Amino acid sequence: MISLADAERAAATLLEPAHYDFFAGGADDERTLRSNVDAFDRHRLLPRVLRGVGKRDLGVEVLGQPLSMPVMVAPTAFHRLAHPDGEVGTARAAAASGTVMILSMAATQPVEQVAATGVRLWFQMYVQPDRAFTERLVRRVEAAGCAALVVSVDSPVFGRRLRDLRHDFGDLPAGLACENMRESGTGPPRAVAFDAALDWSVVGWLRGITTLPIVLKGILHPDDARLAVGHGADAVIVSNHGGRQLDGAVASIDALPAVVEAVGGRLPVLLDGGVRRGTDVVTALALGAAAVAVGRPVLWGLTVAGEHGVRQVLELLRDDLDRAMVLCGADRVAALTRDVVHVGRCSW
Ligand SMILES: Cc1cc2nc3c(=O)[nH]c(=O)nc-3n(C[C@H](O)[C@H](O)[C@H](O)COP(=O)(O)O)c2cc1C
Ligand SMILES: O=C(O)C(=O)c1ccccc1
Repeated sequence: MISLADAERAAATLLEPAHYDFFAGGADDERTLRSNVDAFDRHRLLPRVLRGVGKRDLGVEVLGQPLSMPVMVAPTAFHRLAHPDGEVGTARAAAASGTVMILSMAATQPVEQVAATGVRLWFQMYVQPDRAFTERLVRRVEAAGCAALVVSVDSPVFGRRLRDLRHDFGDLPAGLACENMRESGTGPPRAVAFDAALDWSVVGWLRGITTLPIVLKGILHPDDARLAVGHGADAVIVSNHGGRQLDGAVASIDALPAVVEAVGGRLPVLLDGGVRRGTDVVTALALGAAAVAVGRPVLWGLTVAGEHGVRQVLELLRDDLDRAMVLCGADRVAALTRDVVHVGRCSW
């Protein structure tokens, strides 16, 4: 495995087709899924030379937490479908790599077990129509030591994923469940619900029940970025859910500059979707992201070799990012400025 593409190819041979397609697929015609990667390919870098970059520091701080590199683990459902190590394996790898894991509400292991690995954990949730349940879940993830709540706001309904329909993939196989949707250790799990009635008041509601930082995941429009600031969010994640929700939504990297401008430095802007190379990370950081997150590549690493495979994926990205930075003449993340990114014709 010498690139993330290798990891995906290997995973494709190991997984049942229905499970591979669940991980790999997007909504409808998968235009946005493809765009996320293609849009990075439309960006080119204008490297600086002779910058004395003999020593590099890839570290960043996000929401007061130091990361060894600006690459986090995006929340993805059902890690035990990929490998028996499950979310605990992913967490151990993220911890060893010195980065944050965002744990999905649809995780197949309990948040307490994942937190026990010592990883720095943020918890992703879909605010449930049953607000009393949502509040109990917030208490639970606080008690487990999660450092932020990541609220996905791009899913008023579930996207229509043709690959899953063709495989008739809906439920987890026997023995696997969304462990954080249980009310007690032995009780049946609730189904993850999506709530199209959610509006901006949900941010104030959450603020009223928790002191954890609130991160809004799934912001693409600059006006929504301004609203996020106005409603007291602590960070936003520019994301189209890996092309799994609104097909036709803009690629994440194309949405980033306007969001960064709208936010105007008032809170950190993160990005996920289509990050596969160190140069993609460089592009996102240069356009103003504080860090990026990766979804599918982590699942491919987990499939191939459990915890060790995720570690390999994260270290491949770190090595790739270090090389991209040094070749761009940047010795630290702050040295990556807008002018190193070139889109379309050279205009200066
Ligand atoms: C299999 C899969 C499951 C996902 N599950 C969740 C989820 O439970 N909650 C969530 O907010 N986002 C979920 N996402 C979206 C990711 O957090 C992220 O936005 C996306 O995967 C990033 O794109 P990438 O896979 O190209 O890196 C999921 C994505 C995939 C591929
Ligand atoms: O969010 C997703 O993309 C996703 O696949 C999912 C699956 C099950 C429950 C919640 C989300």
